[in-house]
Amino acid sequence: MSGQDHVVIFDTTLRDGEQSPGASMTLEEKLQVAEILDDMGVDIIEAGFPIASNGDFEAVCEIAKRADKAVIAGLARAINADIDRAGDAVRHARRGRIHTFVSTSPIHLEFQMKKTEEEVLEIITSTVTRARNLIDDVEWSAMDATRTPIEYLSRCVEAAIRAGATTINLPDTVGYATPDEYRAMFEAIRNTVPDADKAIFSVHCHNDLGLAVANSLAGVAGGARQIECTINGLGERAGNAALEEVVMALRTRSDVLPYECSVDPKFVTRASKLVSAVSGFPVQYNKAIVGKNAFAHESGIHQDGMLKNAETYEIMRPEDVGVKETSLVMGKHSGRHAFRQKLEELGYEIGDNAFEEAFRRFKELADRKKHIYDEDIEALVENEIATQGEQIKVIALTVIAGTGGPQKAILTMDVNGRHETRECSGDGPVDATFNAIKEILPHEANLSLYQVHAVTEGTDAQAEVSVRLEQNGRMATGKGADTDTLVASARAYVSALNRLMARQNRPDHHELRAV
Ligand SMILES: CC(=O)SCCNC(=O)CCNC(=O)[C@H](O)C(C)(C)COP(=O)(O)OP(=O)(O)OC[C@H]1O[C@@H](n2cnc3c(N)ncnc32)[C@H](O)[C@@H]1OP(=O)(O)O
Ligand SMILES: CC(C)C(=O)C(=O)O
Repeated sequence: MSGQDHVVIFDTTLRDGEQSPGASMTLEEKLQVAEILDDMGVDIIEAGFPIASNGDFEAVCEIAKRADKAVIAGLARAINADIDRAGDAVRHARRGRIHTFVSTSPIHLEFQMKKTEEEVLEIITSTVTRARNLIDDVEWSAMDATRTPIEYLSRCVEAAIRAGATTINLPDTVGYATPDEYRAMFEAIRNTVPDADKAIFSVHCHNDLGLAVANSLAGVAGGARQIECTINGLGERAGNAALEEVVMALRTRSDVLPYECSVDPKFVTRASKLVSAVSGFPVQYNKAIVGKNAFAHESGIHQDGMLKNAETYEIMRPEDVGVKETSLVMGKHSGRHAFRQKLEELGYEIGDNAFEEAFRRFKELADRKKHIYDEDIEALVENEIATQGEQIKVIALTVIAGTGGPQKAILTMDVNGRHETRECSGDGPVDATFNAIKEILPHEANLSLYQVHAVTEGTDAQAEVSVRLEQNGRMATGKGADTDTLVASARAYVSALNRLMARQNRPDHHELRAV
């Protein structure tokens, strides 16, 4: 222990998280989630709302039986039957908790509960007492606390503590509070309620305004020492405070947040993937800590910084949250430093001119293609290496294709420094393209192989085309890669032709020359 104040992490993925429309989980799935929560060191797992259904009751019982370390909590309204059912479920745990709640705000009292303030105060006393008669660990929550007048909220908290509540949760049920307000609420309650120090105060924040984590930390600054949160921020409406964000904020900014918690953050990425899989809720790419892009860098300036010192652009180490490594994603914003590093990783050593040309073509490709994979770069560099020093090059190609016919190709090539353009038709766009090459560079070689394969997946994948030409017993194969199959085809053909010419231009062969 660090000597810093301990903040209890209370995970409610299996209760509030499961309340997200469409996120309900099977018993087996809940057991898997509970297992990882227990392994990662979450202090309390709210395993469900036992009165809600037999399935929920069973899940809470089963999780209670299996949990090794965590306290297992079951939720209950301020209704005797709910409390008894929750008590029945959590009694299977090594350490169980009944979490009972009632509304306190004027709007909830008038419309939802249809009760007066005095009636609710009596309900708090009787239900908390009932729960305490079943179990020692009782949490009481004031639903909609942040829209409750502070004087009345104090009376409610006082009643709950007097009846034996050991944890007092003051939720921002509708995600309405700002951090300053939320902190002030805790300070006010803790300063005015007699025996406030007999209970642990807890935050439970919803993310309707995107403030759930900020509010949770503000509540801790106001004296709360339990944070209720969920993996991936799953939860009712816009969700709850995300556990992984809370834990990493405490850890990364311990200079200004002097608290410790017992969660091992190395588990959060695995937990996030599991919860995403079982809930069917994908994690947004830019989600803090566990999003696909949380440790990925695409822009050249950042990649350059990362290569020089990771702390230039990363405040956490990916391995601390169970991510293998930072990824430098190659894309249109990447620069030469990252491109050179990528080539090294892929095992290429190329000269400065070839590097510049490969980098130019990479940028060109990245302008056209959303994702640049290693295979794309390999195809591009292989092509660059293979075509180095070639005398004949494809400069531009326009093809008119489709059902209307005839298919036409307008091709410009550089032939020994001279630009030549021809327009040809053909039996399909590839034929038209090859005919244009033949017009610019008449030759007798036969096409003996034409093969296309996609370098990667997706409709914007690069096509890699192989062309083999044969003339007078000599053979040459050329390759071309491009997101446009016809451009790749022209490049492959021209590359094969260059090679055939090189072979035939040796002293004993004069059949084929650039004219
Ligand atoms: C902020 C939160 O996340 S609170 C938790 C929300 N989670 C859920 O509701 C999920 C599980 N819920 C359920 O399965 C069902 O709502 C049940 C089983 C709990 C109750 O079902 P039903 O008895 O059919 O009631 P229904 O859900 O339609 O209405 C809720 C009732 O509970 C009352 N109620 C709501 N909160 C509380 C409370 N904390 N204490 C006492 N009564 C409450 C409402 O006033 C309403 O009572 P009424 O029937 O007298 O008008
Ligand atoms: C039951 C309580 C804690 C709740 O989920 C809320 O107020 O959001």
